[in-house]
Amino acid sequence: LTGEDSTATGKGVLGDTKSFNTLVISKGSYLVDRTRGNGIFTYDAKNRTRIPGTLWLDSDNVYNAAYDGAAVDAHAYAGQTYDYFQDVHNRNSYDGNGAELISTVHYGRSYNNAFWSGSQMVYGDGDGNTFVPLSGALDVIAHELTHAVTDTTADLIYQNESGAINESMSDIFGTLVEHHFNNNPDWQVGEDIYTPNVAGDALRSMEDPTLSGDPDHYSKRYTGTGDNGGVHINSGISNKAAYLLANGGTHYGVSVNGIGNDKAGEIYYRTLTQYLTPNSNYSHFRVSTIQAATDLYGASSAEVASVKAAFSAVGVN
Ligand SMILES: CCC(=O)Oc1c(C)cccc1C(=O)O
Ligand SMILES: [Zn+2]
Repeated sequence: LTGEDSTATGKGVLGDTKSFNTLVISKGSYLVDRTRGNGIFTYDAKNRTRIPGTLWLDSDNVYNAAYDGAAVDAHAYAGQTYDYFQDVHNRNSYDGNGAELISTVHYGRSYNNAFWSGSQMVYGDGDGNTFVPLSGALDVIAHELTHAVTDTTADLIYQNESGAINESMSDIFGTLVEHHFNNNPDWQVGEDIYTPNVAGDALRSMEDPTLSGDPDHYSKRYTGTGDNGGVHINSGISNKAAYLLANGGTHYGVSVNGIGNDKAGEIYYRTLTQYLTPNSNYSHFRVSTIQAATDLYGASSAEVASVKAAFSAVGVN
């Protein structure tokens, strides 16, 4: 690719204007950001299901059309998520080695999903009722990119308890990235792109997983075979613990002193990248998180005490 690095502005899925990096050539500009790692590249699937599809080319370097919104957000939010891992955790892209960030938008028809394919991010447009285009939420994009971080570190097997921890790590860092950029931060997941006609709901709640029918205590874990053994269900147990660790609270009679987002993020990042392994279960997750907190803050620290209390509060002892 030869061209000139530039910036453009455009409207995202929710109509908000933002700027991002592009590559200008004679006939327009590509959604290519060469300022981060080995580059961020955003593609158009044109509502088919071949990925990555066509590298996004805009003829006038203005990205305000309705069709452009999903691409604007996928590109800009991938850049923000890159910046979070680089600036906060000194990790250069998801593999620590500047790996290209590839995103495809307009995947399929009315496709109510987003996923990490194993090598790239993929976003559907939603059906307009359950979801609007799924790249429209920063916590969703950071969730997907965290799957890539997990796959290149702990590589947690995507089923049963290791899969629930995999999912929770994506919800945790999705939320921490949303707070880092102060993007209407909360402890819900996907709220900005979920059910546009229903106010106040979310795909999942970390603050209260039972709002989306998910367990907030290990004794209530799902033991069936659906959802790969409940990876998006039993993630609620860890999500609740993370909410308590950062914010504090009393849950089933156990009190947790909150330690804040930044320290919680340091502890979960070290746990994910240094201690968890493909087969880690919730018991190993507790031990690993205590060890990570001990490394960072000391065995008799308030942070270690809060980690122990947070896991105990959700029944992981
Ligand atoms: C918060 C993002 C999220 O959960 O994306 C998914 C959706 C919307 C459907 C199926 C799987 C996923 C996923 O990435 O786990
Ligand atoms: Zn996920």
